Amino acid sequence: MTNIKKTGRRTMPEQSGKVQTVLGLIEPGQLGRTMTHEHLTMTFECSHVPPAPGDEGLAAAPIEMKHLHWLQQNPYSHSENLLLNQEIEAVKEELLCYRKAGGGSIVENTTTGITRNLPVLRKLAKETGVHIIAGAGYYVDVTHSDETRKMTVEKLTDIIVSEVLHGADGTDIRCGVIGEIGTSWPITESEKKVLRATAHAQTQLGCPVIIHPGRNKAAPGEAIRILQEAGGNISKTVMSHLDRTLFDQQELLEFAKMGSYLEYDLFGTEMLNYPFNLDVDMPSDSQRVQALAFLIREGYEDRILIAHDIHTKHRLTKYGGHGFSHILKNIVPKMLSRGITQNQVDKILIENPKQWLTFK
Ligand SMILES: CCC(=O)NCCS(=O)(=O)O
Repeated sequence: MTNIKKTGRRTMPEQSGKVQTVLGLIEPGQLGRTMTHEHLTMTFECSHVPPAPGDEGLAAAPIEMKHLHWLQQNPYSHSENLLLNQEIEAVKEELLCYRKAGGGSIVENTTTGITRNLPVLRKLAKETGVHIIAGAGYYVDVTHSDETRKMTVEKLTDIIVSEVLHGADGTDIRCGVIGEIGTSWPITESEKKVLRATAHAQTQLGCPVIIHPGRNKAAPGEAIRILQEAGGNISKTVMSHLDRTLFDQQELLEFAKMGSYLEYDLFGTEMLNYPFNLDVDMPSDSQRVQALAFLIREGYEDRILIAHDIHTKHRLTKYGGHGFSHILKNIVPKMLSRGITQNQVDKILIENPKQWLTFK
């Protein structure tokens, strides 16, 4: 049962000062190295991109080594690749490797609309010893049901609060963050309601929030403004996917001044054409590391978070992908070789996630 203490400031949930995993509350110091944006089981059919003319055969073929390069360049055009929920055993093996590589925790960002599966997350946490923090709330508009679209901000707030305090999807498994909350570009009316509900729920709970911005450089700032106007705590909010959204250094610094955490979470993704916005030149991992070094030089080392955002099969090692340990095994040495100190690496992987994930 949820034990709520009243204080002069606000209603304090029992989560206050703790981190909430799918197995219950833990002390923030137990988290260790944390990837703040991953998916362990989900479906991504909502983002299917029709294959280019002539590629229909490849798009329907079983995943094989000889097709891997095509798949890496066209991950959203292969229907089976979008079903990460079929890979529970492979993900379990990956999590065991992640622990061996020094990983402690993973924030699982799957929300309503992309097949969240909390019992599977609980089973994975029990069997691997990795702390898993689940996400409350809703993904982007195209996945909102008619029922969700009709809900008031108050009703949406009640649902999100209940997913954190009591459990989600008819289970007693409680979410430890709100998000990833999905937004498109332009942000739709239904998404604006969910953002306002997110801010109201955060005000009640003092919990961490994480946002998926639309694929436009104005999207992160717009989402933060909506949260701010609804009373959200921006210093406890993460803006995801900056590596495919904000490229100009001055625009990045303007956004950073708004005060959210700045997340580079597509490590391991190297593609020539970003299928959701062909104007975008997707950065390489080396360019991502350069962006981190730039933000550190500009004084933002307390605000940076990183992850891989694995959400398709082809990024698992089972299919020749980089897996959940790529940052720990390959990116950390690269960061160190580019002048980022061990202390700064530890901030990004341990201290910043800890500060963000601890309920106020
Ligand atoms: C559900 C996973 C997700 O939304 N990932 C982000 C993909 S992208 O918008 O950066 O292409």
